[in-house]
Amino acid sequence: MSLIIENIDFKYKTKQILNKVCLEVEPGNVVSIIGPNGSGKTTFIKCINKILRPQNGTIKLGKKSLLNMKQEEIAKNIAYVPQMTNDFFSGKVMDLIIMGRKPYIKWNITESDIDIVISILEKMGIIELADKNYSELSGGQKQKVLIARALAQDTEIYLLDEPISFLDIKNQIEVMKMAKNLANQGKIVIIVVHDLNMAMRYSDKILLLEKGTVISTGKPKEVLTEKNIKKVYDIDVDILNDHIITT
Ligand SMILES: Nc1ncnc2c1ncn2[C@@H]1O[C@H](COP(=O)(O)OP(=O)(O)OP(=O)(O)O)[C@@H](O)[C@H]1O
Repeated sequence: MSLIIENIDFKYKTKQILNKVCLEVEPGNVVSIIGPNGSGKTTFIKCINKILRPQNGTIKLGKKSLLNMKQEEIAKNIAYVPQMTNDFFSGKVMDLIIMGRKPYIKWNITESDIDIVISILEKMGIIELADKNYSELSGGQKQKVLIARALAQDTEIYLLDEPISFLDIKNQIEVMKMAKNLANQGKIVIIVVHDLNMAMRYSDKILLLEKGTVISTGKPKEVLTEKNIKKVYDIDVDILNDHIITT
């Protein structure tokens, strides 16, 4: 199912944050949302998930209006990894990830739910964290656990808000490859990233925001130009063999 977002406006009280933001994503694509701090990336992701309700605009998942869906239906279609903030969960990692299965659990957690979670933890190389307290993990471990919870949700769309910000370089690459892998299975993955080189390398499409307005959207090479980077970030760069080098 394609995701078609048209003319999203969002304001907090009187402060306009997003202005007519549009984005079209086909299944099988990784889209990176980039832009300076405060440009509206998280706000946009939260609108896609209906955590925030835009004042104007439409979001369509296939033929259905996402803004008319109930949260339970949205949770079956969209998994969301929030930007890491303060600890919000004091239980065990296993219990947190099982929560990702919530849209599917009718009465009780089944063996199959537990098997799904264990297999995700094994694939992500974090099975040893299952019995640990979430609040006692490192930032990077927490980030991987939140991604595992999203995978447990088994949805068509994944919204990842800065999923690699606390990860070492090996884990950063693993998460970006995992995003690509999900896309190869026909999913839609939308990622907020600050690392422009990661965005260049792993995205099929990039949306560049500045002050809530789309400056450019398209293939990585079309969006990440020296001119656009200068305009939005006010830095000089050279782009050599698809690598952005600050000068
Ligand atoms: N709850 C809120 N109430 C009022 N203003 C808010 C609220 N949350 C965010 N904002 C404002 O909305 C603007 C966009 O914030 P947002 O978090 O979407 O930006 P961002 O691009 O994700 O930033 P960053 O890269 O720093 O994470 C900022 O000016 C921010 O101060």
